[in-house]
Amino acid sequence: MTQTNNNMTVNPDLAMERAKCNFNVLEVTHIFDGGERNTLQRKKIEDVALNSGASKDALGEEHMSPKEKYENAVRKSCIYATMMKNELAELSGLESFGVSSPVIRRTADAFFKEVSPFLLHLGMFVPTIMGQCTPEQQSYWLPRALDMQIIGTYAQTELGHGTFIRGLETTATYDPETEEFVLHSPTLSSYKWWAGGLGKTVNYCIVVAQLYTKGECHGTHPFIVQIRDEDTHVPLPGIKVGEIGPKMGFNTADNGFLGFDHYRIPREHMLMKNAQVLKDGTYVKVARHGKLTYGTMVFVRVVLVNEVAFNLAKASTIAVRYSAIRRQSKPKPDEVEPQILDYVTQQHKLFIAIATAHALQLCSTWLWESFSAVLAQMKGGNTDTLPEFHALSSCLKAISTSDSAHLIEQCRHACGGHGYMISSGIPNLYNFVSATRTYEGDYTVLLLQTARFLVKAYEQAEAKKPLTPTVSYLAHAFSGSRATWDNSPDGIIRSFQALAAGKTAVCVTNMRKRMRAGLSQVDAWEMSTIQLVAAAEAHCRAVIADTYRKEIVRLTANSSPNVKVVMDQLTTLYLYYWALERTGDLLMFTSVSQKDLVDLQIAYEELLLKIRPNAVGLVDAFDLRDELLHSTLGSYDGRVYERLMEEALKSPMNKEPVSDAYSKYLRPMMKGKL
Ligand SMILES: CCCCC/C=C\C/C=C\C/C=C\C/C=C\C/C=C/C(=O)SCCNC(=O)CCNC(=O)[C@H](O)C(C)(C)COP(=O)(O)OP(=O)(O)OC[C@H]1O[C@@H](n2cnc3c(N)ncnc32)[C@H](O)[C@@H]1OP(=O)(O)O
Ligand SMILES: Cc1cc2nc3c(=O)[nH]c(=O)nc-3n(C[C@H](O)[C@H](O)[C@H](O)COP(=O)(O)OP(=O)(O)OC[C@H]3O[C@@H](n4cnc5c(N)ncnc54)[C@H](O)[C@@H]3O)c2cc1C
Repeated sequence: MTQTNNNMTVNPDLAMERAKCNFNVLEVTHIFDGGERNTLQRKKIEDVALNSGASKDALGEEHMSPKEKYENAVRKSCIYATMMKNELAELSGLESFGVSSPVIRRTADAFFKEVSPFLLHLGMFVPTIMGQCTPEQQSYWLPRALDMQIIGTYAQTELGHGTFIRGLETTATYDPETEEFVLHSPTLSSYKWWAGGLGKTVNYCIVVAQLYTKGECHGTHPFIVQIRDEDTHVPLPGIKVGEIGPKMGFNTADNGFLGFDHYRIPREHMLMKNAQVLKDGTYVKVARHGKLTYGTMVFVRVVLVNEVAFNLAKASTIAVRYSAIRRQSKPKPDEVEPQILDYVTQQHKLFIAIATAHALQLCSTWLWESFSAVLAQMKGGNTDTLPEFHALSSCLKAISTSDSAHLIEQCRHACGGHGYMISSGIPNLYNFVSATRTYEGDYTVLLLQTARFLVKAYEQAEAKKPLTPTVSYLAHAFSGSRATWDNSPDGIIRSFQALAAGKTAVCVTNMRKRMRAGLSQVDAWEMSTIQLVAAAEAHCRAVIADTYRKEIVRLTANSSPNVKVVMDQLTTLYLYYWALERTGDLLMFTSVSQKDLVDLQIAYEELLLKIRPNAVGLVDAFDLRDELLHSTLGSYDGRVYERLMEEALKSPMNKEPVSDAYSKYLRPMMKGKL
């Protein structure tokens, strides 16, 4: 058991599940924490941050008005930020994602059922200062930002444009007379829209605007802009700022709008690491790659893979624990009602969620390491690996967020009616994760970026030129025969690669055909985009499957035999699941037969039964404290019905025996006096 409380009464079904788990849960926790040392350190951080009870609300957040919710989130953000500066600062020296260490992130989730209004400060404002400022600018802004003397956000998207960054309309025009930039919002559609924390919380923001100097437009560039008085917090003259209103989720993030009326900022407030404007207005390009100003987005895309893996781990913990205590129906009249976890369809819904959380967690660590390597090369002036990394981070961001949102919703389905309760914790997880599919680059748009790279790589393979590592499999696309099906894990991964290669080949062939028929290159590309998205998706699935398998083999090399077995079962389940989801594609691009697929389905079903006894152990190994789950259905002790009733009784609707609505409306209507 990874979480113990001597006085805890545990639901007998959950206790039974834990007793029959045949592997060492703690060993698996260590694998996903990156080693025992990290687990111990994480637990220390969680103890410091959570044991005081500061994360708890007197009244459930869901019963508060929007204004109360926001103020409560600011209150807790300030407590949390102070903890980060003091108690947590020394403890968080883990192998980390910079300021957004996943350990700090997961602890913060105990404080916020939705999100902190400081999310963008730590998630994008600080990273932009770190990534886009010159050393001098950094030494001025970073200490103030890290110390929370100023709070910022990242305002790029406008009412009229989010995806197409080159189409942004906000202008920053250099005035050499005063050595200032004049920020202006020329149209309604040029108003900044969406930035988290902008509505009421921040006093600074990164603004992405079209840079004009000496009458010439040099495209979008980032600026650091003060928008509120540092003392009174009143918006400064020339600034129009506010909150954008209720959303599906993110309701404690005070997403905002922002317009400028010829608002002046000093020249030094342009972030000048990648490009500069000299005092006389001369524009100087510093960076060797034109897209380095998109760096913060790339950083957040990498971080998001980890974010969604964590949230999927939460949803699967809730749904598996609930499925262990929930009994329903009587397929065998002489026996007691089974735990719903015994239904094979339920296992089919849930075990893929556990395996996907593992796969994405391991891919996120691998992606982070690749990102660090790319950054190190770029420091030395080499940007050669950036295109491949952009293609990789784009598709992993798209597929991880989309799969996680889908599987979190599947976890909700698996919890029946109770999963629909806010108190189950699942709706908030879904609302948060479904937004990740859109922000920081929409799903389709990012997959099309990967497709651009795939098509170019395919053409290189065709010309027998060398290929970069993640697309090296394309070299086999020209053998002329279909890939040989083989149901071993490596064989299935090779088949996934054959699918990606085959789909890319179909796209290239169709585009060429269309161009021969007279379409322009742009139109031929556009007509092929459904298939290009599918090719990029297939490529990404091959990458995830390959990385997951390789990482598990590596990480369990010295594990105990039963841990090796259960980890192998889950990776195999992941491969079988996706092979069975893509039978049509496999029939098109590999030698798989109908019999092979029927056999694979049976092997998949048998695998579900093998994993079943260890299901609760597997989610316990995520080691998510109750404070992080915020769930009546998923708590460690399994006291589901008691918690549901306790929460219901907290509803303000239950405060009065008779609602005012009775005397105001119901009674008059029922007595015919309305
Ligand atoms: C209290 C404690 C809290 C702790 C918190 C800590 C951490 C939290 C962690 C995470 C959460 C953080 C924040 C979460 C909340 C919400 C934030 C949301 C923020 C946002 O959404 S910000 C706005 C994001 N916007 C986008 O992503 C826009 C998407 N669009 C684009 O990226 C691009 O415009 C485009 C679609 C890729 C196209 O760009 P464009 O300039 O038009 O280029 P093209 O002409 O299409 O391509 C030219 C060429 O360039 C290549 N390219 C494009 N982008 C890149 C890149 N980024 N890097 C490298 N190369 C790039 C492209 O592939 C083309 O190459 P070719 O060779 O094919 O020509
Ligand atoms: C919760 C949340 C928080 C956010 N926070 C921030 C923030 O802090 N700062 C910030 O700057 N922004 C933020 N955003 C904005 C976010 O980055 C954008 O909404 C996102 O990038 C998508 O852009 P869009 O809204 O313009 O969608 P659109 O591009 O208008 O997309 C609409 C549809 O058009 C399709 N489409 C668009 N272009 C193409 C194309 N070229 N080819 C094929 N299909 C296409 C898309 O696939 C989609 O189906 C946030 C958004 C949300 C939802």
